[in-house]
Amino acid sequence: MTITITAFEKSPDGGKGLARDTRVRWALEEVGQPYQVRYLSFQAMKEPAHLALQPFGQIPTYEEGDIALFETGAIVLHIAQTYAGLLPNDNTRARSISWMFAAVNTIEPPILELVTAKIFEGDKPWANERIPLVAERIRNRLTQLSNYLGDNEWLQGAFSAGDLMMVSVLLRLRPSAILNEFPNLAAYVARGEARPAYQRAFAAQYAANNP
Ligand SMILES: N[C@@H](CCC(=O)N[C@@H](CSCc1ccc([N+](=O)[O-])cc1)C(=O)NCC(=O)O)C(=O)O
Repeated sequence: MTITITAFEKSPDGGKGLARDTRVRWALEEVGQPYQVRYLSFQAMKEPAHLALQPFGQIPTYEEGDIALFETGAIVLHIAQTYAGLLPNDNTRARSISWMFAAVNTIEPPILELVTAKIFEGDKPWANERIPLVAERIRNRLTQLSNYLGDNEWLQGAFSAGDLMMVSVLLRLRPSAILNEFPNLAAYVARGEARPAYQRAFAAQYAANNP
């Protein structure tokens, strides 16, 4: 059955991996599944045809036969549960899924707050007061994550969808220097980026934005 995902026709970052279709592309590359991409303009994302698929007018989405999904974490979980290669078949499987949720529910929120504070609220009179507070919340979470990861290669034994989501979330910190304050997390992210599946996903998104 053909898999079709949606992505930005023109990503604001020029296709450098920050838009969330990268996470879905990466998961599909890890499990060896070919996929097609429907590229959408910002206008098309807000039209009824796409809103029926993604109620919030965003990308990515995932279609495969009569399956139509939105929400990146749910899409990656579906891929991981449907195709081998992203979740172990032992008693650590459920905990690998916990790490997917930890990535988007515990680590990503303060990171997105920093993005918002800098990009969308940077001109507000209180921005200089707020940004350090948000940065501290990120440091607190990264300290806990760094302590847990220690010298391990991945979070829960072999590489899993939990690592895919966690590395993808930590990559959002790339524009700031915070990640480099945690050498083991910076190395963890670099290991994720070095994976051939990630490289193929990144290259595909970049090529689509830089014809
Ligand atoms: N919770 C949803 C959120 C999806 C989402 O945020 N989609 C964004 C693109 S990925 C977020 C994103 C966008 C751009 C960059 N960038 O650096 O250019 C990085 C990340 C989108 O469609 N935005 C358009 C809109 O909301 O109208 C999910 O995880 O699937």
